[in-house]
Amino acid sequence: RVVFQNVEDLPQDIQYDFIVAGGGTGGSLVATRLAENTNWKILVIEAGGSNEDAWQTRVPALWQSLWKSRVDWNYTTVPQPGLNNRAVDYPRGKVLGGCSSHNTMIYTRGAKSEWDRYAELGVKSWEREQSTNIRGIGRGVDSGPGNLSDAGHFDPAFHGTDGELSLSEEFPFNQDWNDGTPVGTAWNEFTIDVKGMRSSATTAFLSKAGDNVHVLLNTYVTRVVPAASNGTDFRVVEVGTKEGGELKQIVANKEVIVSGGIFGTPQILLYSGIGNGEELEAAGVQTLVDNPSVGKNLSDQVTVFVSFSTTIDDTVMERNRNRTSCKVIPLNHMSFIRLPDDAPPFSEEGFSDTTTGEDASHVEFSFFQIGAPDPDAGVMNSTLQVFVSNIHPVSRGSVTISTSNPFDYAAVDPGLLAEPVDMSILREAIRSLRRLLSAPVFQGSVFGSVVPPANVTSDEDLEGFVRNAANSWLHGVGSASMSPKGAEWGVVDPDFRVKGTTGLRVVDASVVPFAPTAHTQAQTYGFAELASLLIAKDYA
Ligand SMILES: Cc1cc2nc3c(=O)[nH]c(=O)nc-3n(C[C@H](O)[C@H](O)[C@H](O)COP(=O)(O)OP(=O)(O)OC[C@H]3O[C@@H](n4cnc5c(N)ncnc54)[C@H](O)[C@@H]3O)c2cc1C
Repeated sequence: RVVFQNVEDLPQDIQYDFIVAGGGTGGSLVATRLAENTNWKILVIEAGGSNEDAWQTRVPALWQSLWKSRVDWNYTTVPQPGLNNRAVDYPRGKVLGGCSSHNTMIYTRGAKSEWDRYAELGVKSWEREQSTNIRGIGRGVDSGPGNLSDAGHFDPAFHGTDGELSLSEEFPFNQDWNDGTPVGTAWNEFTIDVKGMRSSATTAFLSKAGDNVHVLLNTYVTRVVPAASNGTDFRVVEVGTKEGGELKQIVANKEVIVSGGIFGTPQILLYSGIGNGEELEAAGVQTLVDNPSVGKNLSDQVTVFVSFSTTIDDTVMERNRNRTSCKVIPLNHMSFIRLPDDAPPFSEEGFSDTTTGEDASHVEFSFFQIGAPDPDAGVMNSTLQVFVSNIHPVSRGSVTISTSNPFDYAAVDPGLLAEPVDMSILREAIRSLRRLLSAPVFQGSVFGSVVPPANVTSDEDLEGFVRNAANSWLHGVGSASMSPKGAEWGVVDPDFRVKGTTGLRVVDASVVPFAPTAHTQAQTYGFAELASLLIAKDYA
């Protein structure tokens, strides 16, 4: 690919076939795949800079240092009633590769029944056989275990062999939860390559694309514009660098693909006049396509940090002693847990199952690390630290605009714990983890709860703790949700086209209709892989 830092530098004699607005996880993959047709010229426009100018994006252990840095959009949510009105930080990657350049690199695909439910939304090409394995949607994005010992670590049946995205594990184990049945405990698979470097949408894909891909950095897409006045053929992209600065328009011969992510995509659509007519008019934006679903249906997992006293060795020190800290990130393994049918949220409180089926889970335990004793806090043992998450939330949030200035940040409301069932499940998740860690095998090594204290047991006390401590698990999806063709809700059709428009598609996590039993980068790659095939087919 050829990189430009400034819109003025773009060659004047080139007409782009496809313009991809946002060079993140979905955008980088779709641009790379489309570029395989060397007759097509593709322009990727990214608001952030190059990942190569931010070396920390390559070193997995430095992932947290990227948040609130110059490669982060650094969103803050609106006050969340479900979190006692706290507004919480919400990082999103503002750099080539998007969130895949600054996320935690865990690679989990979700459950078969979830992919089947996505398929019910009309995506005919996801037959059951394929949905068990995203590899079925194209060639597969991952390379399997690479050069690492693969005996028993991965099940090769569920991974690619020649995909570009590198994967590795921290420690050996004999289970692979990327087989479509993720319930259980497994060692994590990470998007880290065999040299111990981050494998992102840009290092794995875009950086290897041919010169028919042009990448324009540090350039902000303000909106998409109809090619003809009053039309709905949105093949023109308007760009600028700062408020009050000059705006330019670039035309795509074939299509514009919006890949701005869960906040950036609805923001671009809304400022383009595609959204809820009343809300747009109130913000001072002319409505061109009245679609009340744009920016709604934001579905986000919610997590709470808990810890237990333990005499197990401090893993942070251990990593430092072994001089492996550049590669190793703390999250060694996770559990996806399905609450039993007779768990209180269902049996006592009467809530319906929130998942898609027996192969999907309600909650996740992410075993973060074993931290050192903290005498100041009166904690004399190390602590086993766990993020406990409700990964199938029923609550829905939104992304809205209230001004006509496209450089303003949209208001982000993930609606965390808005629905009582989500609170009930997260409360039960903490009890479930406590039961797990009081099993005989942990006796003598894991002791009482430190956070929240062991005497926090009643519904009321647990709820009070959760509402004060919970956060987004940063896996939002659905703010430009896919829905069946002709449905009265949803933003894109199963072929990723924005409803009511021509020449315009969305390819990123915002089209994923609901949160999976997974972290969301693999879903994004899966959807982007499918979109690439569908788009290429349309122009074959
Ligand atoms: C801190 C963090 C940790 C995470 N950890 C994990 C994990 O361990 N495993 C996992 O599976 N998932 C993880 N996720 C989630 C996962 O990374 C995302 O779901 C996925 O990468 C989203 O891809 P996307 O293409 O939708 O958006 P992005 O990757 O965010 O891409 C959007 C791109 O568009 C650009 N953009 C936005 N607006 C504009 C505009 N107006 N003009 C030009 N460019 C624009 C952005 O700068 C960005 O590059 C994490 C997310 C975060 C934030």
